[in-house]
Amino acid sequence: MTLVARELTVGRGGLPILARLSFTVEPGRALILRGPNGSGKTTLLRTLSGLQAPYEGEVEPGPEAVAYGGHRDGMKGQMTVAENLSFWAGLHGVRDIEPALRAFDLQRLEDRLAQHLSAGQGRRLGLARLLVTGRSIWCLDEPTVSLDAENTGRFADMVRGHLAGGGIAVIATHIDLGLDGDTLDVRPYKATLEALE
Ligand SMILES: Nc1ncnc2c1ncn2[C@@H]1O[C@H](COP(=O)(O)OP(=O)(O)OP(=O)(O)O)[C@@H](O)[C@H]1O
Repeated sequence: MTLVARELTVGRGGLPILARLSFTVEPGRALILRGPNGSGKTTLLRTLSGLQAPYEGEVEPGPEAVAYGGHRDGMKGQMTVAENLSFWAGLHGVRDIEPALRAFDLQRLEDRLAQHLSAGQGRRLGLARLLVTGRSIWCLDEPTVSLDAENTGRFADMVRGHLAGGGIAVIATHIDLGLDGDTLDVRPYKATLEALE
C-alpha cells in the first residue's frame, strides 16, 4: 500500500497553512516532517489520518489504513495498561498484546492504571498501541517526547520493524531517528503565519 497526497491544502480555523502539497510514500519508507513550531506538521498529520478534512486535494488510502499517534491517544485512565491494549487489540481484531507489551518493556507495568503512569510510561503505552492496530500507515506527532534514550531506541526499532514489514511511517520529529526515508520541510504561507500571530 502506497500513501499518496495529491495537491493537498490543509489548515486550521478556516486558514490554509500548507498549500498544494503532493508526495508519495512507498511501502517500507518513512517520511520525516521537519519545520519550526506552528509550521503545520500536526495539521498535516491530522489530515493524513482523516481526523480533519483537507481544504483541497486528496489522500489515499483512506483513514481506515492509518493509525495516528499523538499524546496518550484514546487511553482510558481507569483501565490498566494490559486492559487498554486488549481493548484496542479487540477493536482491530488482533489477539496477542504480548509483542506490544514487550516492544516497550511494559510487562512489569501491565496491571497499573493508565492514569498512574508517568509521562514517559504513558507515551510508551500510546506507542505500543500502534502495534495492536494492525494498520499499515503510522502518522506520529513528536513520538519521542518524554522518552528516555533507551525507549527512544526501542521506538526506532519498532518503526524499523514496521517498515521492514512493508509499513509506512510519517513522523514529525526534531530528532534524527536514523530511519530509511525522505524528509519533507514543512513551510507555511508567510501571509498565513502573519494572520495567525
Ligand atoms: N484550532 C485552531 N484554530 C486556529 N489556528 C490553529 C488551530 N490549531 C492550530 N492552529 C494554528 O495552526 C498553525 C499550525 O499548527 P500545527 O499544530 O499544525 O503546527 P506544528 O508544526 O505541529 O507545530 P509544533 O512544532 O509547535 O507542534 C499554528 O500557527 C497554530 O497556532
